[in-house]
Amino acid sequence: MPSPRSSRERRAGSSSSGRPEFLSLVSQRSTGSPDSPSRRKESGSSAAAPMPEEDCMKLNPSFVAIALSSLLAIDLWASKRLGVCAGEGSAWGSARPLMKVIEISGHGIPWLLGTFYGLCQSDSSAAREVLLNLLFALLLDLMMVAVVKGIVKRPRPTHNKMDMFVTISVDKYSFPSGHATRAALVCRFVLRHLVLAVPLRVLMVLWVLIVSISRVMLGRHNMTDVLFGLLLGYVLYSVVEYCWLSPLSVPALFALWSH
Ligand SMILES: CC(C)=CCC/C(C)=C/COP(=O)(O)O
Repeated sequence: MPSPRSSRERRAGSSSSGRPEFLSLVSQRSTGSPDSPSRRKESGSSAAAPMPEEDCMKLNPSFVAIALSSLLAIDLWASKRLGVCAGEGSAWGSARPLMKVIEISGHGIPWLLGTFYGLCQSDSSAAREVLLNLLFALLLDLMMVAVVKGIVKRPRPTHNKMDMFVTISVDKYSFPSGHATRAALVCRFVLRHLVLAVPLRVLMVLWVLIVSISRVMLGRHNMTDVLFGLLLGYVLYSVVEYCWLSPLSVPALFALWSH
C-alpha cells in the first residue's frame, strides 16, 4: 500500500520521492527551480556541476520570449501562405506583373524624382514649402528604414525572388518594409497638406493598404515587416511635422529654391 503523502508534500506539488510533479512558474521564480544551481548548492549536493547561466535561460524561457517566438512562427507560416504571387508558378502567379506595378508606385525613386521635379516647377511659396518638406520626409524615411534594416538584419522570406527595381545594399533585409513605411508616411503627409476631394483621399488610404498587402503577396516580406513599416511611417510623419522646415527656420534652403 503506498504510504500517504504528507500535506506539506501535497502543497509543494511533489511526489513521495521528493521529485516535483508540478512546476509552478511563480514558485520557481521566487525560490529558484528545484534543480537550479542555487537549490543544489543549498541542499549540499556537491556531485552535480552547476549549470551555466545560458542553459538555465534555455530551460526557463520567459513568457515574453515564448510569446515572441510563437508570434514569429505564426508570422512566418501565415506570410508564406499569403505569398501567392511570389513566383510565376505560384497560385496567383499571373497577378505578379500587376503586383510589381503596385510595387513601383511605392518605390523611393519615383517619389523622390516626382517631388524634386515638382519643387523645380513650383511657382508658389506654399507649394515650395510643402514639397521641400515632402522631400525631407522621403529622405528621412529612406535613412531610418536603412538604419533599422541594418540593425535588425532580418532576411527576406525564403520564397522571395530578389528581382526588385533598384535596391540598395540593406534591401537584402526585410524588417521593416520600406514600401509600407513610405506609403504610410506619404499618405499622412498628403492627407494633411494637399487639398484633395474625398474620393482621392479614400483612394490614398486604399493605396496604402494595397501596397502593404502586395508586399506579402509578392513574398517580399513577412506580415510583421509590413505592420512595423506602417507604424514607423506613421510615427515618422509626426517627426516631419515636428521638424517642419519653413522659410523662417531654414531661410537659406528656401532661398535656394526661390526663383
Ligand atoms: C534606391 C532607393 C531610392 C530606394 C530603395 C527603395 C526600396 C527598394 C525599398 C525596399 O522596400 P521594401 O523593404 O518594402 O522591399
